[in-house]
Amino acid sequence: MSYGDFMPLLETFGIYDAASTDDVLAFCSSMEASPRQREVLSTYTCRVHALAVDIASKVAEGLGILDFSFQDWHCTMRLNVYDLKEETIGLEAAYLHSDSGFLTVLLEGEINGLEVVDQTGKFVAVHSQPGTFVAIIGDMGKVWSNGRLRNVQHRVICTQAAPRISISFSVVSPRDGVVVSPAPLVDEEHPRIYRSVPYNDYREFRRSPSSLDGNFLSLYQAEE
Ligand SMILES: O=C(O)CCC(=O)C(=O)O
Ligand SMILES: [Fe+2]
Repeated sequence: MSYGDFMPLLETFGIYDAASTDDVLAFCSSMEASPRQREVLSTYTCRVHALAVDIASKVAEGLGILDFSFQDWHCTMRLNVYDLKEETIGLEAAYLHSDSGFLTVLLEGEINGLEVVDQTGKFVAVHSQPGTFVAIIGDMGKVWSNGRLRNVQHRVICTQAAPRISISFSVVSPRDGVVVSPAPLVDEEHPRIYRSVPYNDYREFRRSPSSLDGNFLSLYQAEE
């Protein structure tokens, strides 16, 4: 099941292993991409991968974890295509959710609509700026940081009758799929919140409309 199955205004498809050139090229072949399209897509994926990995390690650095590399982490890339019409204005085009991975780097097109939930629980509209990306921490970011980073809930509202496209690139989990907070982030003042999370199992739990908000993390609460 994909988001599109229960979000009727959204069609989403993408590359399962976006850090792998082979997977990117296989995706291009399945889409019957022209040589120029292949070049654009593989260059884009490669550069956004480098950017996302760089942002992730800077985030880690901000938490005092130096020289941590996300280079080999599993990454996914999704193209979101929204079919927005006059009669859908004001509706949720993407339901409120948190992203399941560590960090998402989101390229917004010209059509606004993204809203994030701030610390006080209020929705804040994100106005897309040409030449910029939006970075959003996901559920695995919260697990990895032992709760220091917030998995930011967000949604997309239909604001105008125009096709809307966004591209999300996510740094998801280590290659072995197991996300665990590094030892320096756990101490007496900050007891471990979550035991290690096998990402693929976690992802399975989230495959229903009522489970997208990151609250399923409570299943992985560490023992007292
Ligand atoms: O289309 C957007 O602006 C948001 C997409 C999104 O939340 C996602 O891909 O997880
Ligand atoms: Fe998202």
